[in-house]
Amino acid sequence: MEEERYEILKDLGSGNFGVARLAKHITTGELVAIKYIERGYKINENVQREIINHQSLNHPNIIKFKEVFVTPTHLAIVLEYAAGGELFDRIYSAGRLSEDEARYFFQQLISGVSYCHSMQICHRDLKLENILLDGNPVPRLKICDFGFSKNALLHSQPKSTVGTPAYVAPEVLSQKEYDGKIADVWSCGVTLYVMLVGSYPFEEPDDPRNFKKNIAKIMNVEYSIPGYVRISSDCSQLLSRIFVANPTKRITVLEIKQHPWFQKNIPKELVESDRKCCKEIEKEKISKQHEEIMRIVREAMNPCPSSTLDVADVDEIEEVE
Ligand SMILES: Nc1ncnc2c1ncn2[C@@H]1O[C@H](COP(=O)(O)OP(=O)(O)OP(=O)(O)O)[C@@H](O)[C@H]1O
Repeated sequence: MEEERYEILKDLGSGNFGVARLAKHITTGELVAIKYIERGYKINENVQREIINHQSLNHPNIIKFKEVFVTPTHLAIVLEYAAGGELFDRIYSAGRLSEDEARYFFQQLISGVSYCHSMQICHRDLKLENILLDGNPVPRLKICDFGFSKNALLHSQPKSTVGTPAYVAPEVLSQKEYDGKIADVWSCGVTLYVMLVGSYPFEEPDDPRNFKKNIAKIMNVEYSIPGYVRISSDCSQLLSRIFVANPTKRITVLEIKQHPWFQKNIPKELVESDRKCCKEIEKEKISKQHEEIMRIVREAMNPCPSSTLDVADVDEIEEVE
């Protein structure tokens, strides 16, 4: 049994689909995060997409996909563990970042996103909650959660309104087909704004839960930088190139990478990893893994006889075995 190779250490939290747990690989001692999703109807197209798209990615700023297996009750997705938690929590507890810190994270975010796009995958749910940090004192950024991702080679052009309201681009709200890569740029802009300002750009400050008003702000690209936040003119110029309603006029990821604000203090390894990762596409290996993953996912779509057990029972099953 695959699960016997891991010792569960603690819960990391729960999401819409299940729980994530910290675990240790028994022979290597490596720490991993395992996401458990109950077998049966919860193993839907999004889960399938998440796994297929995520497994083909290999970049220092993307959480590594390790393996997937089924337990009697759950589908288990094994991922690289990011000990630093969510960037959202860091900003929530420590407040907004300085411009240099925000640039440090933004450079890594764009590096990861640019790599995804080069693999024909758009993320479609980029936000601070889907950005994790590793355990280094100077943390490295790791993009996670590919549940809404689309692969241009496998899937149709995106049309559905997915993502998180505060982060979605105007064209995603329009119910027409849109370019997922360009919509990702908008979400990166919202992420940058939140890092710098500590609040959302398109949110009514006195009425933050008013969905209608917030949507109108997005459609009209109504945002401002509060006076108490000092940012350079290069930085505000970059934001103004990202927050452009017309996706064909919006700055692209490639252009962001050439922008003077982005170029400042750019770490050498970031430029190098960009070059290396794009060379490492082994199509044959990926398609073999793809088939094996589809087999496991199909198996997990069948609820097991004991499917009435809930997630808390995962430990008990392991003990019984
Ligand atoms: N690789 C990881 N390393 C460290 N923590 C992780 C990892 N993956 C997920 N987590 C944490 O585990 C918790 C649950 O994650 P999960 O992805 O299941 O749900 P979510 O992202 O909170 O919600 P949803 O996927 O429903 O939007 C979150 O707090 C998340 O930060």
